[in-house]
Amino acid sequence: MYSMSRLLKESWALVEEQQDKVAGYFYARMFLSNPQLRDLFPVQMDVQRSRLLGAIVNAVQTVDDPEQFNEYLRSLGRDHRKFHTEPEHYETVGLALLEALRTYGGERWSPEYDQVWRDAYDRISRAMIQGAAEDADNPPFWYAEVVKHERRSRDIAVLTCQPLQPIEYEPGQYLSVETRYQPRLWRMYSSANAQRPDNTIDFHVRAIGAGWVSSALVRKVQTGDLLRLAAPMGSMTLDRQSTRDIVFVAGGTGLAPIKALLEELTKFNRNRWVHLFFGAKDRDDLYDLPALQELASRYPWLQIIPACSDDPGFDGEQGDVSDVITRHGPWDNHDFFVSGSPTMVKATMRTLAGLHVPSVRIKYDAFGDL
Ligand SMILES: NC(=O)C1=CN([C@@H]2O[C@H](COP(=O)(O)OP(=O)(O)OC[C@H]3O[C@@H](n4cnc5c(N)ncnc54)[C@H](O)[C@@H]3O)[C@@H](O)[C@H]2O)C=CC1
Repeated sequence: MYSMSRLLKESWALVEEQQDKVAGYFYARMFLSNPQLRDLFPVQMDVQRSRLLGAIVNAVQTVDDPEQFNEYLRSLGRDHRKFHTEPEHYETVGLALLEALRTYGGERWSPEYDQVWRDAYDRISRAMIQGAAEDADNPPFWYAEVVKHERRSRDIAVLTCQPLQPIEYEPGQYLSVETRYQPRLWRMYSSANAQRPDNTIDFHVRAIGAGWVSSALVRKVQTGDLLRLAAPMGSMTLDRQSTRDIVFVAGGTGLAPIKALLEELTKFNRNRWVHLFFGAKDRDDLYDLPALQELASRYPWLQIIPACSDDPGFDGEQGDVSDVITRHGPWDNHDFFVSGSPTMVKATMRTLAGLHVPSVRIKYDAFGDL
């Protein structure tokens, strides 16, 4: 029997270890056959390369689950509107992708693999084109003016932006952000607030090593600068029907979407107890603690538990936030929201599995590169 998922995985395994080369070849082919496409991409392509592969791997992994596959690709198509992607570009991309896979698949690459990738790409491109078309009432991106820029620690800033037209999103979702310092290089950041009457959006950003967009947002961007924002996405949103108490687990700037969810709760919550574990390396990195404590003083249902993993002098919980949650509880009837680095999210999921928390009660976002 023809199994698309089996053949895709089998053929992907042939090239997986040479992902970088596949991506390099793919872009070279694409730009050669259609040089105008080069202008749609950032000057520096290294970040972009791993993004393409991330998207392919994600699509291939979800092919068994048509609903998730379709949903993911529709949002990817919607998101690609910011790159000025047009339906006719998809054919050029498909041909370049197939040629790259064939080249690196080597002798074991078969006509059957060729066919399955053609079929899969056909489905991928149709879903993406559909997603883009469904979003036609929204602009492909929004301009937003930075109205406030606060340095909160050595390398963390909180920015407030005012979109020139309102952007609708749900608390817990993220948006892509581009600065004029790295044109066409987009990065995802969660909005750190529930929708406000003046439509302003806060972002929590840490400048890290080679994170160009993050560094620019923390160190170069000033009030008055214009950013471009696009495509709110993500499913780490509140279930208003649930009556269970809530545990938020945030690592570093992963606090941003949790803060938005918390603000949303302040609008209607009366009887759900909420614990927020906020982990950071040291006191300096607990960059939003005063604002959280202020919220806790106003809402008796809210308890904040800060924790430092690398600050022995801190007069509070010590250790990784994923471990600190085990010292509290019991957590047998709670909704969980987890946000932080991929390793923090994994560690927390392991802890929660150990505490027998059913996975359906845990929300997190694979806050990845699309
Ligand atoms: N800025 C934003 O809007 C959002 C950011 N994120 C992600 O959140 C992360 C935040 O990173 P940083 O601020 O640099 O945090 P960090 O690396 O300083 O970590 C903060 C805390 O998270 C916990 N942690 C980190 N790694 C862990 C591990 N391997 N095992 C167990 N616990 C661990 C520890 O308690 C640590 O003190 C980034 O990966 C970012 O992509 C996620 C959602 C939104």
